[in-house]
Amino acid sequence: MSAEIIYGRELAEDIRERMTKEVADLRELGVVPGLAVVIVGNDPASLSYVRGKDKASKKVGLESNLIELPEEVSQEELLDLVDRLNHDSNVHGILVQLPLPDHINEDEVIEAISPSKDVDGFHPVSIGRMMAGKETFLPCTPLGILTMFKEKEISLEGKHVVVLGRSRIVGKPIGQMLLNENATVTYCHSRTKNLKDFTQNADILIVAVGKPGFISGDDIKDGAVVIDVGVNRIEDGSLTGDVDFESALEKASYITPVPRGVGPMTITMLLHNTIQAAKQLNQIPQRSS
Ligand SMILES: NC(=O)C1=CN([C@@H]2O[C@H](COP(=O)(O)OP(=O)(O)OC[C@H]3O[C@@H](n4cnc5c(N)ncnc54)[C@H](OP(=O)(O)O)[C@@H]3O)[C@@H](O)[C@H]2O)C=CC1
Ligand SMILES: Nc1nc(=O)c2c([nH]1)NC[C@@H]1CN(c3ccc(C(=O)N[C@@H](CCC(=O)O)C(=O)O)cc3)C=[N+]21
Repeated sequence: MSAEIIYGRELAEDIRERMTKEVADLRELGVVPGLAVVIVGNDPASLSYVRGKDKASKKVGLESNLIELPEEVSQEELLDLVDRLNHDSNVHGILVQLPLPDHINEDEVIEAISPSKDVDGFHPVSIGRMMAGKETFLPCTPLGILTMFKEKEISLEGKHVVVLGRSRIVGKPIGQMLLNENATVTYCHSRTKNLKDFTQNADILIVAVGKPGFISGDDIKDGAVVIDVGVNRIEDGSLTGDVDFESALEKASYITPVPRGVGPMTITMLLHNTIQAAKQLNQIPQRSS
């Protein structure tokens, strides 16, 4: 068997095309959805991601403001900036790129963001609402994965989902969101023993570890759905996921590639959340689609 490849990038392009029209309609009403992306320091990978977000935002007609701060910025300065963005009526979404330098208290910065502008869905209020299954901003990578499942009509109810990784950005929220969809969820992490026993029993395997080739065909069950979240730059300068694509392709029923898989969906969901935030802050009714 050879898996069907889920090209997130193609789905992302379709969704962004619809968004472009929606943003044009909002602009007619005098509402220009605005996103502020804050990056501290000059890590090349992080800079490349935030530039990708900035470019994609502008392409669908959002007003995107990329704020680059030096590595040495103080906690106070960063909190002051967040406060200014919270009060700026042209800004509807605020994203502070993670990780932040060691001298910055990441939790304090995230908690300073107004929940009404929390387009990353990392604020404790957003997380609490997500856990309760209430409407809220959902974290972009998990929301992108969920959107791929819906598009491919991959059913989640009663499925055994195994999540590798428990980060704030990916692992923890995707597990909770799939639990909300009635999946049976197992979390694995660096202290998990006998990892293969879990991965080989997964109907759906979500890999967000950050290690190239961490999972191969031997680790998965025949017909499993494999979602590769990892984005790793290797020596030759190319990008690769956490899954050995060729061997997994032979056993899986569906698989996402890297690049052009989950990554472009993440960015698209950020744009989606920003448009929703702009509508909510301007009391414009939500569309059903
Ligand atoms: N495509 C996209 O849109 C996105 C891609 N990414 C990519 O996803 C990958 C993961 O990033 P992120 O979610 O931020 O995770 P982190 O890098 O913050 O954490 C990695 C997770 O993997 C776990 N882990 C590490 N080693 C092992 C092991 N040997 N066995 C089992 N689990 C292990 C860690 O466990 P422990 O908690 O015990 O340390 C941790 O929970 C990266 O490659 C990143 O670039 C990230 C965000 C979005
Ligand atoms: N507050 C915060 N929110 C985030 O959402 C966040 C973050 N911090 N820190 C870092 C991670 C990483 N992340 C990616 C998003 C898109 C791609 C992406 O689009 N990747 C393309 C390739 C891009 C390229 O070619 O460089 C792809 O996979 O096809 C990758 C990684 C978001 N993150």
